[in-house]
Amino acid sequence: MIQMDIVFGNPEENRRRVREWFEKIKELTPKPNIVLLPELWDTGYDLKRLGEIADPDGTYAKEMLAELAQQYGVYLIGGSIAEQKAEGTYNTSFVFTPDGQLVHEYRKAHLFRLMEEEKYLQAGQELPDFRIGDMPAFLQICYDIRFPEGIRTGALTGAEVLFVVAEWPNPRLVHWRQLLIARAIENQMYVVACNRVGSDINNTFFGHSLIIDPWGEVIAEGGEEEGIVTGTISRELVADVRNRIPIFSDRRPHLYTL
Ligand SMILES: NC(=O)CCC(=O)C(=O)O
Repeated sequence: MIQMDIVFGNPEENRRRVREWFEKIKELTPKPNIVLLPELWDTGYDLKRLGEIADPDGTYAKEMLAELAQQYGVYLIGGSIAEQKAEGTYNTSFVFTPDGQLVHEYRKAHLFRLMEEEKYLQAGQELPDFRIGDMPAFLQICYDIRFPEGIRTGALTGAEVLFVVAEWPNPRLVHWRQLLIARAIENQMYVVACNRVGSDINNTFFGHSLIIDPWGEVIAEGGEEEGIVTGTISRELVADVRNRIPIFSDRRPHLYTL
């Protein structure tokens, strides 16, 4: 995970920085095969200027991220960007395979009022559904993790890993950690969550990107500075935890209202 700072409202500079971070990824051993970026890494939360700076149909981001995925031979969960569509702007995440194919697009479904998203952004209408190799995966953008129903939907359709891309600010570090750990335990899935660091005119961001295993153990955690956070995930552990405590076959859906 690239736990980077983001320059407020300056997509060109942020694209340059993302390319620079990929140069650093080249130096890692073992070489990573999945890379994540944070939420709105191109514009930050400069929502008032989206009319000027949002990416038309995500064209710049898609071209650049496809090229990086291919050049570095990685699955790329491309954080999210401000995507300008005819009907408005979305907070959109693109997922690429190591040969540079765009395999999934997810638009943030839950808009976060504390950061005025509902004033400037459109809400996405679909939940994600994709695979990383043969591993079924799910993806959420920041505030989405407060809605366990969405993530449970992903788990019930088979997801074994939840990727999260975020700009989650102070003072809610406790919420960030506990929500992510809970999502991992209750769905017996890996959670791989990339948060930005630095600050903008309204907020400071604490990083603490996390990799949590399906038993709820934190296996990697970033600090509050820029950096790369790495860890290893394995489908075997998901299967093992799901066999040990078979919550999916013990569910009683007829008792639930949601
Ligand atoms: N960018 C976001 O969606 C932030 C969500 C957040 O901070 C929260 O507390 O929820």
